Amino acid sequence: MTNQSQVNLRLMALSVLDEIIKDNRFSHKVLNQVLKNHQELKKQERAFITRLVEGTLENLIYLDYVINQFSKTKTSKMKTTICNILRLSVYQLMFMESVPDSAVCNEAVKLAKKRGFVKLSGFVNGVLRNIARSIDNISLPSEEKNPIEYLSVLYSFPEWIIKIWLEEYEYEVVKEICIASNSIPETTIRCNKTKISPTELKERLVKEGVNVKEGQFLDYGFNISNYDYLGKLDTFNKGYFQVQDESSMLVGEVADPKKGDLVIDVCAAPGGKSTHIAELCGECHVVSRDLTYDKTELINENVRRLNLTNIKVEKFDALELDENLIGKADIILADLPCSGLGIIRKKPDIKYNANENQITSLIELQRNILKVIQEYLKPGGILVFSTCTINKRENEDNVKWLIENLNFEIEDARAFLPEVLRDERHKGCIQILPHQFNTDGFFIARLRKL
Ligand SMILES: C[S@@+](CC[C@H](N)C(=O)[O-])C[C@H]1O[C@@H](n2cnc3c(N)ncnc32)[C@H](O)[C@@H]1O
Repeated sequence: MTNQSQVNLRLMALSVLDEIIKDNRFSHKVLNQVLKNHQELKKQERAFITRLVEGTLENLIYLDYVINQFSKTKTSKMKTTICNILRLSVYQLMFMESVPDSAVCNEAVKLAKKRGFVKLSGFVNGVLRNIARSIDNISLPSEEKNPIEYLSVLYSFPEWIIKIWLEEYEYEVVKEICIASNSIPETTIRCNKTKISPTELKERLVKEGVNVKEGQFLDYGFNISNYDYLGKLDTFNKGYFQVQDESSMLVGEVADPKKGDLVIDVCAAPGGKSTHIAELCGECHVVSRDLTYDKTELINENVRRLNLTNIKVEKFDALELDENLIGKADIILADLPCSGLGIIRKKPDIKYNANENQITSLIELQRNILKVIQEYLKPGGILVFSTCTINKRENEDNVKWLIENLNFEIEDARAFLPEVLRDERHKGCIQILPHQFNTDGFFIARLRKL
């Protein structure tokens, strides 16, 4: 990378960060859009911007804690752009060993000037050089006296999340969840077995220069790396695979669709689970729904690319009762909107945007959706309830509520899954935590309508 391009890459990273923080936008959306708009960037440059933005976001509370030890003006009182220049730079000082300290400070000064803060460039320089000099003596809250604050700062999780996890999991487990949630996720893909066998897909990917690792649960799941972007891969464009976390693929296994089944996926975008079900059983029929046109278009794109003919995509609000479907479904997938606390490694902004009140409203929404959609099941039909979160209130408590209020009984989801997942703790449900298998944190329950 030339000097000029280094400044430009940092400038891009700064603009992305400003947009995410100032405008409260989802990081992956802003980042993907910028990378899409800059096709001229090399693979290494894309990786640099991505790491800089995601790493800074992952460590925001920690970075602010460090900056506040060295700056008289606290981060909460700084102009957002100046604060973000410091955050990006301290992230490089502390986490990116390949970048020399002097380069970090010089580039930060240039960034401040480029963004019109000539007068504040000296301040930026002073704070950063101070931090660089003292990097080995940075203090943290006391783990013994203040474990919640300690975990919150060290791993950059708001204290309320640490508290709810500590109510459910042991201290060391919470630590592991935090570490896993800050790790860099690999891309996991599901082989579209209606078009190609897993072995052949692997061979073709390798020929395209992609690194491929076997998944841990299913013979058609792989982790891939060393590719530029998916749209450049022939195997992707031909519909030979779909990006999907392996934990989420387990939903299809637990649903276990059979010939002739009508499966309704009520919250389906972007269609990971709907398309998986359609692939698992070519002779079942899938109705795949989501709330808005934009969302259903995402499903349609995947259905077209994967070349599936047994899915009907519809824009439909799951809170509304569809009289035409009452008593018709063999299987309902309820992969409901949730707090997403299991997928923070993929969407780090979740930890700053979620709050406890939102969880209460989400539970209300989840139950309102469940009340409506259970009407679509035939007697004896199956409801697969799943979330990508790891808190009991949205998971086990909802299952208990379904059993007590809507006439369901639990079936053992573990019976459909590999041995390694047969955990005794969750009464037949599956709760995967992010540190256990290097997957998303995920919850799955299989219930039968009585
Ligand atoms: C967890 S995501 C679904 C992911 C999807 N099942 C997959 O595997 O790709 C939840 C989805 O619920 C949708 N949603 C939220 N409220 C809804 C509603 N009232 N009706 C239908 N869909 C809704 C959101 O738009 C979002 O796409």
